[in-house]
Amino acid sequence: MTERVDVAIVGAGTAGLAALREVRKRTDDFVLVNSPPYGTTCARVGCMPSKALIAAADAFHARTRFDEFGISGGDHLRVDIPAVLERVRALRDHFVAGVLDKTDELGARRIDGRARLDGPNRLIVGDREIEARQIVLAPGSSPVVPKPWQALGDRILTTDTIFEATDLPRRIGVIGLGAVGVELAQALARLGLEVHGFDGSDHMAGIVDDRIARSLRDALEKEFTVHLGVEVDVAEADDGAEISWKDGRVEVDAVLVAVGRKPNVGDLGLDTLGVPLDDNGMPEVDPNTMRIGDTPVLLAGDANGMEPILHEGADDGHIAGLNAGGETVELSRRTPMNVVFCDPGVASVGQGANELDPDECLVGEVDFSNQGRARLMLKDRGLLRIHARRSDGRLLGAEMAAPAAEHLAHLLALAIGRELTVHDLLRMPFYHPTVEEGLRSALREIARELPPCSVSDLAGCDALGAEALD
Ligand SMILES: Cc1cc2nc3c(=O)[nH]c(=O)nc-3n(C[C@H](O)[C@H](O)[C@H](O)COP(=O)(O)OP(=O)(O)OC[C@H]3O[C@@H](n4cnc5c(N)ncnc54)[C@H](O)[C@@H]3O)c2cc1C
Ligand SMILES: NC(=O)c1ccc[n+]([C@@H]2O[C@H](COP(=O)([O-])OP(=O)(O)OC[C@H]3O[C@@H](n4cnc5c(N)ncnc54)[C@H](O)[C@@H]3O)[C@@H](O)[C@H]2O)c1
Repeated sequence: MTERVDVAIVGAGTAGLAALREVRKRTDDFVLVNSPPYGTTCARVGCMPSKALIAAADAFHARTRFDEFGISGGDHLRVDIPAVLERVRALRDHFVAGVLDKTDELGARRIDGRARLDGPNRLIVGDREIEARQIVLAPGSSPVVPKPWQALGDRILTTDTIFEATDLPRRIGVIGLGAVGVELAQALARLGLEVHGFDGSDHMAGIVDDRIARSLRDALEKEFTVHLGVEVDVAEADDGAEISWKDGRVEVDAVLVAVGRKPNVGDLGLDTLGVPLDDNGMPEVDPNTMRIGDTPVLLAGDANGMEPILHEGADDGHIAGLNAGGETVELSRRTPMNVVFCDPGVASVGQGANELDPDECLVGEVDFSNQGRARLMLKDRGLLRIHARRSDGRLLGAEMAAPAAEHLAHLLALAIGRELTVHDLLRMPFYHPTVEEGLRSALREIARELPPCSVSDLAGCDALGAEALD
């Protein structure tokens, strides 16, 4: 027998739950279908456990520069990796518990199982058939592990498994140095593991700018071996796994595969919608409504492959929920922003250098190796570059590997979103001594290329030229 509902939501992750919140404001006639586990990728195996591990690793790593501060005894400190991992899981459980209550109280409107489309208004879940006026699909994404490597069984780790480990091996290979790879390779190295990192590309952490990529590489190479632009093979070895590439080989105890995630759409039945699908089986999704073509189906979160990060997934779900709930709403999207939680932090905001016309842009930069506050804190590494429109100084985008990158990125996102100019930002107070003064140096570099502002405008106040004061 076919069950009929107004709205069906597939996936109880961040995007699905954001859609649920909007749908519930508009109708009680809905179901939420989720294939367990519950608890969201972010809380279970993503943002939260990874940042918990990074926090422990950074705390332990601080000892390596104690001597420079005049503190001795750091060499005697030891890390208890099982205890670190236990804390990671305790925090994870806490954050997971915080989302479970959103689905626990749904009663019969919550269906545990794997859903697949059978035409624009129909879902099949096990032996149940559900007809819905609108369907929000938010099934997330999964780590990619190339097929030949899967034969190595437990030697292969992904973010789905690593936080479950009760201990960590001595030697680890990290293949893929994007967001996951860079964050975890550095954390594992800081916890004392021997880490060998590899990426097929020449840039880590998705950085676009060559010089910023170089500055990150210089920093990370001090902590673990980095092989970029290499194609690797992984094979079983006597006592672990062997990673080989054109110029060498290394034996490790385990390999963390971090070569990306793929949308969970393989068995979702998108082919039953009657819309064109690309080579990866993906339909076109309107980012302002989340709707697939003219269908009653909306695709939100990692599953649409657009911006697989948490706040974008939550926004996707919000927009999809509004549209599934009855209204037709087109929302403009927020300023693009990405942060990678390594040290120096990596962040990009607004348009990337690869999207901008260099002839129409002015660039300002600051090298943090000589920035006052960064030096005081022994965070004196990294580079920040800002792009502004040559014609009027409007801020367009920025990229950095820098201390406090996550905070600088938020400030710049506000400025870019509000369409502020370099002079607008230079009107802001800059407290001394802060990392933000580094940002001011980059802004001033651009301001020097713009028509000067009036002498009665503090935006025109120049640097004193004294290192300790700038
Ligand atoms: C290690 C790691 C670190 C990360 N760190 C950050 C970070 O610091 N900041 C950040 O912004 N982002 C981060 N992300 C990305 C972020 O976690 C994801 O973008 C976000 O969690 C995706 O949410 P979602 O709702 O799309 O998917 P999910 O939370 O994965 O939810 C999808 C749900 O759908 C279910 N499902 C799948 N298929 C079906 C089906 N056919 N039928 C029914 N149910 C189905 C799944 O079981 C799951 O419960 C990180 C990701 C990882 C892996
Ligand atoms: N801080 C954050 O916001 C954060 C942190 C972790 C993950 N995430 C999200 O999770 C998603 C997945 O992260 P990810 O790091 O797995 O993917 P990614 O796409 O960010 O990076 C994958 C990396 O693997 C490399 N690669 C691909 N195939 C390879 C191969 N065969 N050999 C060597 N290198 C190879 C790519 O060049 C790339 O650098 C990201 O899109 C990101 O949005 C976000």
